[in-house]
Amino acid sequence: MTVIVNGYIVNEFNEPTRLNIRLVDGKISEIGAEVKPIAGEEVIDATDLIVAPGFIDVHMHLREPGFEQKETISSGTMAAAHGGFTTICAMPNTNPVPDSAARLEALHQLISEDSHIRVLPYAAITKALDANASVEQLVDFDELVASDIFAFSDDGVGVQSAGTMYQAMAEAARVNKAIVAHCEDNSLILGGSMHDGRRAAQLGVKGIPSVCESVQIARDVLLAEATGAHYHVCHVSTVESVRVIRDAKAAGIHVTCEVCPHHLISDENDITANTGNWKMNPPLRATRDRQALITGLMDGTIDCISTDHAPHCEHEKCGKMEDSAFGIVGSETAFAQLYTHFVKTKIFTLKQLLDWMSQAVADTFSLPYGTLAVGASADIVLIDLNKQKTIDATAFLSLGKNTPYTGQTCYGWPVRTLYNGKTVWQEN
Ligand SMILES: NC(=O)N[C@@H](CC(=O)O)C(=O)O
Ligand SMILES: [Zn+2]
Ligand SMILES: [Zn+2]
Repeated sequence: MTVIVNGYIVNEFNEPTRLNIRLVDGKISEIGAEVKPIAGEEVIDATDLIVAPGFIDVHMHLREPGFEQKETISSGTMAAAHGGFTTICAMPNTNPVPDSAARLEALHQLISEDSHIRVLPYAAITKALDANASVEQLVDFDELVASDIFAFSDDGVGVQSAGTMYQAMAEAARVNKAIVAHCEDNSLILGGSMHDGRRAAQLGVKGIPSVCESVQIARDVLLAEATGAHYHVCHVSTVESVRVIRDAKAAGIHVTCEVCPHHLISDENDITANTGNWKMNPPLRATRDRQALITGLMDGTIDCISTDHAPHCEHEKCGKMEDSAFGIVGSETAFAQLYTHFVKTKIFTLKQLLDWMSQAVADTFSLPYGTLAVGASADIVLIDLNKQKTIDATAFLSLGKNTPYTGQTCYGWPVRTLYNGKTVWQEN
């Protein structure tokens, strides 16, 4: 048994309330000011700390199997725990791709051996993540849904054919799982490495227009309407995408979406130079796009926050954007960056930010996590809102050091993460 004492829980009115929490057998058993330590019990002193539900990240790249030089299940889940996450969903762009029951079984085995927190794997939509897949190349939805998967995604590539996506959504609706879509029309990438805007013009880098993302979302919300599928959009980045999703929600279509920290805190104007660590997909877009993402989150068009933690090796990110891989790491800095940019500045409340990283994620996908309710899994993060630290990629637990944010000073750092009632990471 463990009891967490003297910490502050942020209630529904955004008021920090001092409450103690008892954890028994990996679950929250009691919560309240009257809960007092019992002789022999482990006592965690959370004086001056916020006690919050462990964060949930529905968009993380663990890279194993196949790309263990970039990240492993062990290193990636330690990085997530360092960032306060206790549940993460692993994207399927690995080698092999999890596109059959046998591969899912092998993946679950690796996860059970190596992960430090809860890992819910995605299954692919198309065999071998083939952007140009025909209907015949869709995975076997019945077989995979029996393999304990989180949802279906081809993250890394967009499903190019409307017919293939239509059939995929019909199948996903039938087996009652979400389609989680990376939206990118390959005929609109135009060889670009960053957003097609003023900064790309200044740097002389080819641009990816916003319609590359938004036209596919517009197509897909209509397919979701036609099939009744739960359609979730990955890493929304443009003002038009937000508008299409807002309209689709108003029309009663079951569409949800996520936004990543980097698209909320940065835009093309923050790109200091043509260097690989500023390259990610979708790219940092214009200021008006970033503002639309903030508005969309606040008005409920955007449901939750995910990191799209995408580790790469140094040699894949050290050149110019044109020569580098897409993607940046994010698990270890997400909360502190968002807290510093949006809560300290009073744009978001602390309660909103915590929710968008836990309860709202759980609600979007009907997961039983992300709450401090009695009976819930004891997944908890302790956060020191006053702790000030400068981002230093060399201190990351992730094997990926590819962040453009080294040197930024942030407040609000997780100091201890408990998963199933056990401490999995602690600031020393
Ligand atoms: N976001 C990225 O820029 N890269 C991701 C793929 C993806 O999320 O689309 C990756 O796997 O590296
Ligand atoms: Zn993606
Ligand atoms: Zn991704």
